Amino acid sequence: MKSFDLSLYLVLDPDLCAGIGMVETARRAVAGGATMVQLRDKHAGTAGMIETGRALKQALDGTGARLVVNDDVEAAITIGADGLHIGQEDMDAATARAMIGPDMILGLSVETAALAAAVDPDLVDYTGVGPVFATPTKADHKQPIGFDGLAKLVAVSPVPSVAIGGLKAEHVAEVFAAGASGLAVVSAICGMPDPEAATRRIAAEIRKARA
Ligand SMILES: Cc1ncc(COP(=O)(O)OP(=O)(O)O)c(N)n1
Ligand SMILES: Cc1nc(C(=O)O)sc1CCOP(=O)(O)O
Ligand SMILES: [Mg+2]
Repeated sequence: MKSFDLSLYLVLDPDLCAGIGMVETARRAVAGGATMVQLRDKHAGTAGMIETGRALKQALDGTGARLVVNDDVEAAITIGADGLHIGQEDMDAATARAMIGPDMILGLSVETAALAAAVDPDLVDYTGVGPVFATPTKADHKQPIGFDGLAKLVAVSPVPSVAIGGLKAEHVAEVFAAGASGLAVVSAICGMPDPEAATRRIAAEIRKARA
């Protein structure tokens, strides 16, 4: 049985984390309550992803937080990551699942209700749903869906969903009200002067939303 908690999902960005770096940002975010950490670096190449991924794995070891690798299946397998996240423009879910095996967590981005409804729960463990809002963090993001769109996609997704795109602590209540199992954030943590405190603020809102 796979066990993972989507509630506070940090997606790393090497530029936004440049001050203290991705590994230290992840360490502080997990201390503040992040439950999942995704290594996302669009320019590192597989060797760079493996190097950073190994350091992240060591930093997260024993914390309970799950390490997910974005896009790069070879890096995910080599590192022994807990999961892989792919989008509609990456490899298809069946190919990814065949490569990573049955035990690794597989996340898939969905931007429309049709894509969400088409997810095969035998292959995919969670959906990344968004963007809720436009965000400068992902230049090529799709049309924002807002909280109404989020609720529609979550409702038809056969697996738990994590909301993404422009989300901050003040959006937590609406994310959970829409039925999502959590929120994935980049700049709300990576770009902050104190990533641990920023994560704690989001975690506190999550506790309130769940109460
Ligand atoms: C949790 C989560 N949700 C969505 C995405 C976006 O994935 P994708 O559409 O493949 O875009 P890139 O991140 O690869 O630019 C994600 N990474 N994580
Ligand atoms: C990595 C990513 N994927 C998105 C999607 O819509 O699929 S939006 C996004 C970036 C989210 O960054 P921030 O929290 O700084 O807005
Ligand atoms: Mg991708």
